[in-house]
Amino acid sequence: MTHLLVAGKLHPTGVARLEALKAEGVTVTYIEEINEPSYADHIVTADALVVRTQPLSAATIARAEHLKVVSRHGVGYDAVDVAALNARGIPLAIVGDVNSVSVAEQAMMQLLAGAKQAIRADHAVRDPTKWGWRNRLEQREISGRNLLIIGFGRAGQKLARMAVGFDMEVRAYDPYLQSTRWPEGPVKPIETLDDALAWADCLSLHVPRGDKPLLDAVAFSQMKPGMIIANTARGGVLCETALAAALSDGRVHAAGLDVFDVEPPTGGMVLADHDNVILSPHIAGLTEEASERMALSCIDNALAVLDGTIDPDLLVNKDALT
Ligand SMILES: NC(=O)C1=CN([C@@H]2O[C@H](COP(=O)(O)OP(=O)(O)OC[C@H]3O[C@@H](n4cnc5c(N)ncnc54)[C@H](O)[C@@H]3O)[C@@H](O)[C@H]2O)C=CC1
Ligand SMILES: O=C(O)C(=O)COP(=O)(O)O
Repeated sequence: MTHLLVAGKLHPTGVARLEALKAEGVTVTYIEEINEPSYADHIVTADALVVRTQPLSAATIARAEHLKVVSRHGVGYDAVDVAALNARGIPLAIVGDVNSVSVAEQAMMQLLAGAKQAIRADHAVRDPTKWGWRNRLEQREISGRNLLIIGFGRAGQKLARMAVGFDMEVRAYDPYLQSTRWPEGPVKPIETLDDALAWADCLSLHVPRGDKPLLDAVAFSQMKPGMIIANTARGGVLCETALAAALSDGRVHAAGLDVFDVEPPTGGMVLADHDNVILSPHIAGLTEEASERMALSCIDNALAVLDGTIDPDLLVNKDALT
């Protein structure tokens, strides 16, 4: 009998799907509040594992003797030890294009909040002594400004369409997107990150997390003064310390961050004191609509790998299937 282990909270529609699977004879273990040790016991007998963004280490994978598929509730998989899965020939599935609209909307909100100084404006009403800030907020229009999208995949392309609608000038930096797959439309590529940073008034990050920050102290020094930054990608994509310094010296006018180097961020988070930064707890992809789609998709993908009907484009490590 198939054992499906779901490690992390799902939308109620996904939970209902799990109940239906149980009725069909699938053994389902659903662990809502997850930390790695608590599910490690169940993983020993699991055939399929659904994970949120918690780490999935080589040590845990080694205990999963029967594991035939890992299915991500989401698209980023930096927390999964893919090399350990590859060594065992275990496919890793992602949900594909089901949360990118939500992410792009969150990025658009961050850019607008930065331009309009939303947090300071909010403070200026909640604290009556600050009402006079209304004449000093340095808020701006985004219309006509240059928006650089770093990473022109699902979310980056959705944001581009929204930003064009706001009359922004949009260009994208994505050296890994083949020119034959570059989408038709007004958004042209910028070949180097140096040129891109010198051109942009605003930027939004939509890349996977790499080994080191793409936006480090050098990158911040290449930006025009007054930059607005949106990050819904992953915390490690930008250096938080360098961002804090750039906010203090005015090179960066405002920022929006949904993701952090360490999650949850520690009490001493360097950005906590900046009221020109809008923060959210890694929720860009967690709207009601996207949560429902992700819950169904990650369950479907796990089962589709087991019965051999998975769309190969949803596999991070296609070779694992062969
Ligand atoms: N905050 C949240 O709730 C969510 C965060 N994410 C994050 O956003 C990232 C992007 O998501 P999608 O657009 O769906 O992924 P995607 O895979 O469709 O697009 C990523 C793009 O980044 C490009 N890229 C990779 N490395 C790059 C680099 N060093 N410089 C420039 N471009 C680079 C790739 O060629 C690709 O076109 C995910 O990897 C994930 O980490 C995704 C969904 C929800
Ligand atoms: O899609 C992603 O990469 C996300 O960050 C969302 O993942 P989660 O819903 O937390 O498993």
